[in-house]
Amino acid sequence: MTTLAITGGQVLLPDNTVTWADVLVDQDSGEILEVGDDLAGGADDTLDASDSLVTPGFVNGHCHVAMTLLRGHADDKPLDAWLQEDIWPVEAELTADSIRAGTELGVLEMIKSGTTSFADMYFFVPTIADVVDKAGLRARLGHGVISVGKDEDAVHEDAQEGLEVAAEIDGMADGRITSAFMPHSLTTVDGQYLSEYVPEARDLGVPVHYHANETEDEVTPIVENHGVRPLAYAAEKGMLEAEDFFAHGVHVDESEIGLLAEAGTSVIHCPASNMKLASGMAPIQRMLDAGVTVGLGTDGAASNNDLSMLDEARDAAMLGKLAADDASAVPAEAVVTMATQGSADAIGLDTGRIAAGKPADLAVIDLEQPHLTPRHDPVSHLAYAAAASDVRHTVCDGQVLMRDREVLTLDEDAVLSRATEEADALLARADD
Ligand SMILES: CSC[C@H]1O[C@@H](n2cnc3c(O)ncnc32)[C@H](O)[C@@H]1O
Ligand SMILES: [Zn+2]
Repeated sequence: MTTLAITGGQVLLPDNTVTWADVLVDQDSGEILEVGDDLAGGADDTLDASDSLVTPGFVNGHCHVAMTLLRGHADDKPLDAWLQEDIWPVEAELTADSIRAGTELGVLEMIKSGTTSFADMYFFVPTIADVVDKAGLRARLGHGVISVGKDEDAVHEDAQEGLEVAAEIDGMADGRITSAFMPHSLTTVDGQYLSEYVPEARDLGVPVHYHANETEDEVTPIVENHGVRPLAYAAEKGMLEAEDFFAHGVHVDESEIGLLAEAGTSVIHCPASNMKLASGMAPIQRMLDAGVTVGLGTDGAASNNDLSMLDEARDAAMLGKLAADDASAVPAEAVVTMATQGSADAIGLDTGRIAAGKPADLAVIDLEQPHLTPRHDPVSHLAYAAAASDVRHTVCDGQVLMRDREVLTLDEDAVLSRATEEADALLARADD
């Protein structure tokens, strides 16, 4: 057995208490062996965690990772105009090379900000899977299916690709990659296709992931055309199972929160994207009170504009208080839970908790910083004050992906220059 000991730090436990302990990892199985005192002796490798907090690796529950190429391309517009005028015309010019470069850039940013797993909906998914495999991360990936603007044959082809890709990549990278069927949203995929293909996803045994209740403009047509609110419509289409998860859930009423709690379907809250696109404020405290599983996601880098889960946690706490008009709503513990266990549970991973037998997906945060001094409450610091650049080490599946801020699985300079080159070429093609 090859072991790794993370030593001398404080450790964030699943109940959000913090204890001084070492963490011993079996690098062959990728699991945590023990959390306890003096575990360094005899370990094959060590990571220093003195003056640091060992946390579960963050779990980004909803992303479009290759959209890093579009970061800063189209800011300051609402969702519909942003997608139709700026994003979709450029995405029509994406190639496998641009996806590879954008994904490398995104996963580099994730590793540097302590994220060890994510869920992603996009195009050229086998290429994304290959990058995730090489970078050493864990991910649930799917091909985004859209029917608007397509003829019937093209939609069937798109949905088939969604199913085939899900079957092809599930279990890749020694199980670090899993999949889902990912219809884009309840308004951009016509109901006839949802009725046809969601049961096929069930037969395949993969969850369904989609965008829902993001803007008021998305709710109205569903109510007008189907006579029910979007999540009742999702239930009719078989998309509200316990393993399913959707992004946003901004405009949900009490009846829909009740449906979610009953069904066990999870919501991925994306506060930065919701603020930037002025989509609205999700009633997160009400969902938590009802027992809904809530995770956190960054959404793509073009609507955020970064992939830091520490930023997202802070945004979630701030926006949650404003939405509830209550400073005690969505407290520090809640957003730390959402960024770790909540997202992991939502996207169907066994990560997000530091305990013996759990996957060794970890981040080590340097607390020896002016903005993290004094250390009254490490959980408060995680939620409100820590930044991506405070992450010292990142470990996924027992492997060290970043040691003392040096990423070991990617060539950082090469990734930045390839991404710049591919982003410029992509925008030039779209301009032609
Ligand atoms: C079909 S692949 C995914 C698709 O989703 C687009 N997208 C990015 N951010 C959002 C968002 O907040 N709501 C809806 N759709 C979004 C992305 O650009 C891809 O086209
Ligand atoms: Zn999205």
